[in-house]
Amino acid sequence: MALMMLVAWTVISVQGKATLKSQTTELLNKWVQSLEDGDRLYAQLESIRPADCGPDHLRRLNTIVFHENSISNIWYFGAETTHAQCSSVFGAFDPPIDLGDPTRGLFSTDDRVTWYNRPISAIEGLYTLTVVKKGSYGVSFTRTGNLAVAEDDQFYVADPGDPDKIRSQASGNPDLLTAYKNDFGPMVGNIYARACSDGSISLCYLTMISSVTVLWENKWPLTIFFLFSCITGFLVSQRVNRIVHKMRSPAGRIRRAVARGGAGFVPYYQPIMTLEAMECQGCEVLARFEDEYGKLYPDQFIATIQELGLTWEFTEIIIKKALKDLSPLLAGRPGFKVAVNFFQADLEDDRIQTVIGSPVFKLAADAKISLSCEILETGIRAGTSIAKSLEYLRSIGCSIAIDDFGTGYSNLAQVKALKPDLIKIDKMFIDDLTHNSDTARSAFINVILDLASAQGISVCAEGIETMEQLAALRNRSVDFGQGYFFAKPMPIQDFSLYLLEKAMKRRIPETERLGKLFPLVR
Ligand SMILES: Nc1nc2c(ncn2[C@@H]2O[C@@H]3COP(=O)(O)O[C@H]4[C@@H](O)[C@H](n5cnc6c(=O)[nH]c(N)nc65)O[C@@H]4COP(=O)(O)O[C@H]3[C@H]2O)c(=O)[nH]1
Repeated sequence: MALMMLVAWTVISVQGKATLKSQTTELLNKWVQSLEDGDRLYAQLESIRPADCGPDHLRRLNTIVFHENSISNIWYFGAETTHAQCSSVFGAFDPPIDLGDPTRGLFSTDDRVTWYNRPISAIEGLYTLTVVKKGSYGVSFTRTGNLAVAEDDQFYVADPGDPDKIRSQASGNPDLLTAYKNDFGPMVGNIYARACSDGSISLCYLTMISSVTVLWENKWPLTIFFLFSCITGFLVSQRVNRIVHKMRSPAGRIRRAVARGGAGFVPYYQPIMTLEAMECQGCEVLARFEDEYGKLYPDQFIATIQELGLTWEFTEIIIKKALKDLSPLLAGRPGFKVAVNFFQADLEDDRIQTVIGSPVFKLAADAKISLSCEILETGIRAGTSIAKSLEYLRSIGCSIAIDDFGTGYSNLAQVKALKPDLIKIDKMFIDDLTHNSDTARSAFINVILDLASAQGISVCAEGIETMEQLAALRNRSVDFGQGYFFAKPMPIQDFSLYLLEKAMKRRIPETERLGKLFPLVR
C-alpha cells in the first residue's frame, strides 16, 4: 500500500511541479511586461502639466490608467518626494501621505493594508501591490501576482523595478508568507513548490498554489490516487480480516498449538473398569484443548487436525504428555493399560516406518507403561496396509483395540484379520440396554460377545451411564466397561486422587479381616 501511495504521490508531485513551473514563468513574464509598461509611462507622466492634483490633473491620470493594461494606479508626489499628493484612485490627499521610500512594496493582508507597517485606513480593503516611483510619479501595477524567490529556507521579494535585484528578505517570516498568500488570492494555499531557474543565479522562483488547485488541475493523478487508496484500503482490510479470522479459527489455533509443541492440549483420563471385580484396569486418554480464545472439544478439533495433516504430530504430543503425567502414578501397577486413540492415516501406507517407529514407544517401554492403540471401526478399510502397522505395534508391546464397534461397516472377517485384543462396543448399543432388553441392538451385543469369545478377544462397553446398563453387561459377562457411571474423563490431578481412592477401598476388606483376627481389647 505504501508503495502505491508513493507512486500516486510522485505522479501528483511531478504533475504539480510542472504546473507550478509554468505558472511561475507566466507570472514572471507578466511582471516584466508590467515593468516595461511602467517605464514607457514615466516619460508621458513627466510631461503632464500642471501637476497640482486638481480635477484636470486627476482626470488626465485616470485617462492614462484607463488606457493601460498593467497599470492600476498613478501616484503624484510633487516637490516632497516622499509625500504622495494624490493618486488616480484615491484622489487628492490632504494632508499628503508620507510614503517614505515608495520604491518598496505594499502588502495587503485580509484585515488591513499596511504601508511600511503603517495602517492606512483610507484604502483599507484594497489590494495594491507595488508602487514604483521615478521622478514625481509612481505607478501601481495591475495585480499580476507578486514575484518571490526562495533560496533554501530564505524567502525574498524581488525589486519591482529590477526583478534580478532582491529588495527584502525573510527567513520563515509568517507575516510575509501570509501577505503573499493573500496577494496570490485564490491561487495561494498550503502547497508551495519550487521551480528553479536555469540561469546563473542559484535562486528558485517560489510560488504558492493551493493544493486544491494542483489536484484539481491534475484530475487523473487525483483519481488514481483515490482509486489506489480505496482499493488498497479495501484489500488491506480484507487481508487483516482474513489474518484475524485465520488466527482465531480452530485451524489457526490448532496449527499454532502444534507448532508450539502442544501448548493448550491437555490429556484427560477416563477409567476403564473390569466389570467382574469392578477394578480400574486402565484408562483412555482423551484430549482437551484450551487457549487464549477459549476451549475446543474433540468434535471441534479432531477433524481439523486431520484436515491439517497434523495427525501424528498431535498423537505424539498427547502420548508424551500422558506418559509424563502417568509415569509416577503407574509405577506399582503392572498391566495397567493406557489406551490412546490413533488416526487411521498414520497407520496406512508407508507411514509405518517413519511414523509408528516414533521414539514415544521407547519412552513408554522405558516407563513400563503398556499402551493400547485404539482405532475406529470406521477406519478399517479393505486393501490398506493397516494390518501391517498393527502387527508392528503389537510387536513392540502395544495392544490393539477396535473403537466404536458397531458404527462402521467392517465385516467380521476384516475384524478377525486384524486380530484385535479388544473390541469396544459403541455407546449407542449400550444406551437402550436394560436388564431384560431384547432389542436388535441388544441382540447385536450378544453376537459380538459370541464372536469375541470364539476369537479370544476381550470386550469393553463404552458409555455406561446407569446401574441397569451395568447389571445387564455384567450378566452378559462383558469384560470391561467405561462411562460416566464410573467416572467422567478428568485431568491428571483428579485421576490420581481417583486411583488413590480406589486403592484405599480395596484395602478395606483386608483391614476388616485384620480387625477380626486382632479385635481391639478395651
Ligand atoms: N455421553 C457420554 N459420553 C461418554 C461416556 N463415557 C465416555 N464418553 C465420551 O465418549 C467418548 C469416548 O471416546 P472415543 O469413542 O474414543 O471418541 C473420541 C475420539 O474418537 C476422539 N478423541 C478424543 N481424544 C482424542 C485423541 O487424543 N486422539 C484421537 N485420535 N482422537 C481423540 O474424540 C471422540 C470424542 O471424545 P470425547 O468428547 O472426549 O468423548 C469421549 C468420552 O468423553 C458416557 O457415559 N456418556
